[in-house]
Amino acid sequence: MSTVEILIHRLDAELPLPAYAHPGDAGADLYAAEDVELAPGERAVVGTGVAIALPDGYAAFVHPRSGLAARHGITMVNAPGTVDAGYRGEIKVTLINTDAKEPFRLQRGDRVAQLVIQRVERAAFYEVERLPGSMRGANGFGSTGR
Ligand SMILES: O=c1ccn([C@H]2C[C@H](O)[C@@H](COP(=O)(O)OP(=O)(O)OP(=O)(O)O)O2)c(=O)[nH]1
Ligand SMILES: [Mg+2]
Repeated sequence: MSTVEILIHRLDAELPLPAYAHPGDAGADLYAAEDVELAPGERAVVGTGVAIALPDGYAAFVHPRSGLAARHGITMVNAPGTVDAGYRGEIKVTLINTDAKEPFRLQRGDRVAQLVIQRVERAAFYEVERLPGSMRGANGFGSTGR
């Protein structure tokens, strides 16, 4: 797997830098900068204590962690969150507790989400009167059945 060097600034010196749990992992875990308690159905924007400067042609995507999702129903409202190359603010996570009954308590220092760094293309949009045909056409939204 190739690596790209990314400048990172810690807004919270006590939190670890984002880290990959295993070699080959796509997502580097992000740490929660604050304690949060989420009632069932409640959401919150949680800081991660880090800001980055991505090279041009890259974006970072904030993804939920499957363990929090499977065990506690914790996911992200806007998953995956998009971090633009020009963004210099703190990376934040929009958590939501989808569990019907159980509140969830997140503690400062817990791994709250994961950051996936990807190359991205910029599009030049060419407006046309008619798009080229395709096998799928306009079918979608379950058109192939269950
Ligand atoms: O999960 C996320 C999503 C976004 N961001 C930051 C980085 C991103 O570059 C910026 C703007 O995000 P986005 O473009 O998704 O939000 P918007 O509602 O379109 O805001 P804006 O008008 O500032 O672009 O917010 C995060 O920290 N976490
Ligand atoms: Mg935007």
